[in-house]
Amino acid sequence: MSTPYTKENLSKKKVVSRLASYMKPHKKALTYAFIMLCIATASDVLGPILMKIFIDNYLTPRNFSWQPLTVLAVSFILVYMISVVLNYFQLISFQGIALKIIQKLRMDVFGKVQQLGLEFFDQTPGGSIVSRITNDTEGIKDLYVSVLSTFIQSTISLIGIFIGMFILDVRLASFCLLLMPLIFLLMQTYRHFSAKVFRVTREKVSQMNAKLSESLQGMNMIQAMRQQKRLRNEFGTISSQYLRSQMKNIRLISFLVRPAVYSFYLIAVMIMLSFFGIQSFDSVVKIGVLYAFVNYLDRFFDPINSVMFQLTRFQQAVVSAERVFGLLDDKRLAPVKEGTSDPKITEGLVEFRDVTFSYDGKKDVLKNISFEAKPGETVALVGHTGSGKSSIINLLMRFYSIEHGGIYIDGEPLKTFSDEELRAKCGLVLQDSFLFASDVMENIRLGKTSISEEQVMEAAKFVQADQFIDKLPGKYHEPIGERGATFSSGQRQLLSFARTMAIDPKILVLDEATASVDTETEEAIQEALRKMRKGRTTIAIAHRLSTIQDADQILVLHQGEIVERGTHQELLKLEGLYHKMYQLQLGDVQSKSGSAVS
Ligand SMILES: Nc1ncnc2c1ncn2[C@@H]1O[C@H](COP(=O)(O)OP(=O)(O)OP(=O)(O)O)[C@@H](O)[C@H]1O
Repeated sequence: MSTPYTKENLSKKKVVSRLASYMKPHKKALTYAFIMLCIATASDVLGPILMKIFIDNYLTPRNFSWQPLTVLAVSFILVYMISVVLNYFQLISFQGIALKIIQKLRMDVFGKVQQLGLEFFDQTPGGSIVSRITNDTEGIKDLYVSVLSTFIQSTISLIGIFIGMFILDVRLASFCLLLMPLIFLLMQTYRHFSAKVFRVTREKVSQMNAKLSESLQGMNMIQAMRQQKRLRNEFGTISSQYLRSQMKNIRLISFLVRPAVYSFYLIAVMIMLSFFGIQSFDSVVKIGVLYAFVNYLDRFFDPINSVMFQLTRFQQAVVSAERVFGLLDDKRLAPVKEGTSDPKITEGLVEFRDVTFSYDGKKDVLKNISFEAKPGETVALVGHTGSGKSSIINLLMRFYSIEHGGIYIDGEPLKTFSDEELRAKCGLVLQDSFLFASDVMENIRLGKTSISEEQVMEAAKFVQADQFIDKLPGKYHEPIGERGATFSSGQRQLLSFARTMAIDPKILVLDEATASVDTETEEAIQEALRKMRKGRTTIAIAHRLSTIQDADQILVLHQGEIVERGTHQELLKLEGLYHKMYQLQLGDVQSKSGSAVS
């Protein structure tokens, strides 16, 4: 069994380097943005030095010359304008790159989800997948949009500020430099604690989405069973846990980030003032230097504050990225073609040879299943609920891979067929016919351009779906809402029959509907099924034994094993499980018709 992803599978380093690898295609644009950012920041840092020159060199009492002042004013405005314009362009560049990266990431995740096998979907709630594609990628977006540019900008600013400080006064600048290790320590501490909090926060968002999606999907049952209160409570619990973890983060920021950074600021100011105080004993304190230093100190803590705040987002983004990459690395893929041969399905001979299968690697749900369906034959699968009927179909459709035994079509192993060949020649009709939000035509054709409108209509006619389609206001272009909710279950069945017939498969795989429809629709469905089965190998799950009496072979399953096999008459004679089930259903039907009469 493949291991499902866990956050521990990916180290933080790997996550960060993978996030960085997404930037590779944008190297050129990033370089431009980076250069703009550097120049903008340098211009920004130049301001106080210009001011210092003005104060110390030209602001002398009773002496005012216009010329240097004008030069300085123009330089000041010029530098400021360069900084504003370049900051504007670098911001747009970074944001544009970030949005492109996220779009790619989102498409990667969506593409990956489509490659994953049913094993994955059996074990992962839909809402949590939605959460990864939406919330988590959105979380990563912040990383590229603001974190990255802030980190770069802040680093460049800090370097610039230090250069400025060193130009002004080496000793004082060295004092400030000593503060850096302490600030880094503070950042590390914050990162350590916040990572834990963020993981919980993301997990809670995911759980909320999962609960929401479950509630939306099962709304009819929830209302019918009056489960609103229970679900509200469950949602409330997760929501409160989410709130608590958010509060924890706020406390962490309020406690660790603001006061700590402010304390460092005060220490730095005190060092600086003491320094100038001591200096005043020996020499004159230059006001311009003092001004520039105060200005730099203010600016020095700006990038540190922003980095600390961006660290929050960085943590969030890394946690989100762990979850997204975890999904991208998930090994529970849908089985795909193996080998280089490219067999085709021409006859429709289906064989199961000694197949044993387990979903979880522990409990065998199918044991030593062997049977053969000759071309054009109908093999019916019957048995109590949980006996393994659907599992046989799941394997034949290659939704899961098998490790013991083999499945063959026309003598070739199932795993050697390409997906295109398999899906084109094996038509699957499930109990719950899934309709896409589109129109009737597209739901039958499913985007296959090789199927003409005439072929769609023929298919509909073949299964007699045309009778109700013709009565629709838009006919074949009548819109269908999500999941086909506006159609009756019988109509949905007929549409899915038409969809299967449109591809004209060699093999039919049916899970017969149990939903009760009116007698007229029931007859239409049975008639359609009879016609569809003609000339096609059919493997059908039969819930009502009356519908498969003409099957060439009936396999009776019990706890994953075939316990009886034969035709309807042979099995009745055997007086075993099938006979018992038949008698039971017959009794059911008779008592129902009896009570209807009385
Ligand atoms: N996706 C799954 N993951 C794990 N176990 C499963 C899964 N699907 C079915 N099972 C288990 O496999 C066994 C066989 O189930 P299966 O759906 O094949 O029975 P069935 O005969 O089709 O039942 P029904 O008539 O109720 O549809 C059951 O014990 C079931 O719990």
